[in-house]
Amino acid sequence: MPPPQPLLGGAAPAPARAAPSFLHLLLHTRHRVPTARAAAASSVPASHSSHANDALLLRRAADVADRSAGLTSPHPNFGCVIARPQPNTDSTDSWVVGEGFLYAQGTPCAELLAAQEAGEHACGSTAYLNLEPGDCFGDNTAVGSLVQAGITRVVVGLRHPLKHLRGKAIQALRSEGIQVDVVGEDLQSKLFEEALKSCLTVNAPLLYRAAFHVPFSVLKYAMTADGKIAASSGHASWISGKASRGRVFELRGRSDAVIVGGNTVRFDDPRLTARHVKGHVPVRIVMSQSLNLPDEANLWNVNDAYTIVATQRGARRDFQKKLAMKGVEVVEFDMLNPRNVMSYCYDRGYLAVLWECGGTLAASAIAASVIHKVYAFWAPKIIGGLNAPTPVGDLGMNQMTQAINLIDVSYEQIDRDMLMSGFIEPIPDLSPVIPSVEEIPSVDPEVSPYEANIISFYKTWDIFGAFSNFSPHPIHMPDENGDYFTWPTVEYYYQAHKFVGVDNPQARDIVQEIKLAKSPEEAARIGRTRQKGFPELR
Ligand SMILES: NC(=O)C1=CN([C@@H]2O[C@H](COP(=O)(O)OP(=O)(O)OC[C@H]3O[C@@H](n4cnc5c(N)ncnc54)[C@H](OP(=O)(O)O)[C@@H]3O)[C@@H](O)[C@H]2O)C=CC1
Ligand SMILES: Nc1c(N[C@@H]2O[C@H](COP(=O)(O)O)[C@@H](O)[C@H]2O)[nH]c(=O)[nH]c1=O
Repeated sequence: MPPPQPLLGGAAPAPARAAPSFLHLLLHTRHRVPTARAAAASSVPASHSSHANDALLLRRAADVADRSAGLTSPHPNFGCVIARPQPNTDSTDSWVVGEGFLYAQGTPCAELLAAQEAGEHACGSTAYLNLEPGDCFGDNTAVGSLVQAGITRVVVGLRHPLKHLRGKAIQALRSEGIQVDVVGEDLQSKLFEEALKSCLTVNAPLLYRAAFHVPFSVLKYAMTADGKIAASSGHASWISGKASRGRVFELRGRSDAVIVGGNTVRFDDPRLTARHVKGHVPVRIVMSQSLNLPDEANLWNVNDAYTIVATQRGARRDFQKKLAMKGVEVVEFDMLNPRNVMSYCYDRGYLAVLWECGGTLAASAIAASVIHKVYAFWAPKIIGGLNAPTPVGDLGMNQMTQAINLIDVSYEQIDRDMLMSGFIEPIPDLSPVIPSVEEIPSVDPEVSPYEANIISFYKTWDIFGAFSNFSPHPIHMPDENGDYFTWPTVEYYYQAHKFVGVDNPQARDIVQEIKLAKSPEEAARIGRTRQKGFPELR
């Protein structure tokens, strides 16, 4: 166990912005009526420094949770920080004795990892959680780990966004005699604004998906100092520097899919992989109405990553067949547009989508209101060119007063480039998905926060379908030989394991068949039909 690290004390810096933000909207709609618990808590005023300390540690839990981004999808990003007062001092600053984040689906939860790292120091300490734990495996490990470790207080940033889990872990902890303070309910102070914002941001894709039934969409582009994304010829490599492009790999690694338009394929022949970073590789999606795409392209190499071409129904069927022969999935739409493609991505269970298209498709996506956040890399270069492409094509606006505002803007220098990121206004009010206890009946009359309702998410297009076995998220789990294998979805793993350990040579062949199935639905079909031939499996 490493020696405890000192945590920098003092109040968190005041937020450097004036406009009402994402967070303000949330706070103002979410906590209109103070809860009974909050009223009781506020009668015993906590000191400014203890609030500042809590806020700082909660923010740290969100930062720790961020390390699981791209690895846990479609599960939330969870982080846990365990801290206690510094020994033998009067200081109000805390010592961090353990930290953990959910590394991937099926691995030990953040709370268990943090408690293990803290060891005996966990006893009597406070645990900071960016999000109320869920209970994916029905074994209550998160709550159990904190209880067993002797944690006496838990600070929670957000209640769980999913109805059937909301409030469950909080109640379980309280019933074990642990003091649980939920930000905005038991802890109300301006000092928590930045911490709560971090907790929201680290799970923005899940919150958006649960609230609006669309994947969280980010538009990213690299432009010159004179606002061009390519030369007039269409040549664009490279505008931003190496370090910025490394950040793009990171953004890809956090996304379930990366989208480009037909022209970007024709001009750039991109790969759209998350190179240089380990972990999740997103699906590549090309939107092309004409399907007038090259016969050979990097995106058609599906050994790098899976590729889907979204096109207009009936477009170049001969070319569709060629793509299918290469392993590229072609999906026909009656009306190919960003909104329909986003509904489709939602149905496939995607949480986060990165748009890396040119200005033509970017304008369509913005006009269709499917973009939620923008990442603009700005490089100190001038290329000129009256017709050189710009990041966003025509939006039909002719007055600057019509401009779309970015809010909650951040600026970061990356080597010689500048990265500006911000949310597109209006930021939706997320309160319906994360209401406080008193608000729950008005949002969802049939659900009490302390009663688990059974929810159904069999297919990826069902509500909460991102959690289904069919959701296109691979898992790394043992195969029939006990070797770790990447199963394309949980359904593959589940069906194959019906036959693992069955004393019949045919069973091994069926496992191979399931591994090679083209879709989770096919894996399910094979598993269900073939099990009928095995009396012991019926
Ligand atoms: N610096 C940067 O960050 C980037 C630069 N670029 C550069 O941008 C240039 C290409 O820009 P651009 O032409 O805008 O490319 P896009 O990526 O926006 O591609 C436009 C194409 O998308 C397809 N599309 C499908 N549905 C729609 C829809 N509803 N609305 C609009 N388009 C749709 C069409 O393909 P089809 O014609 O096949 O039917 C259309 O021609 C290149 O020079 C490239 O190098 C591109 C990406 C990022
Ligand atoms: N030119 C340009 C970008 N262009 C984007 O990156 C894609 C190429 O990705 P890949 O083939 O994986 O390297 C390209 O098609 C376009 O979407 N991105 C940037 O960060 N900086 C740049 O200067």
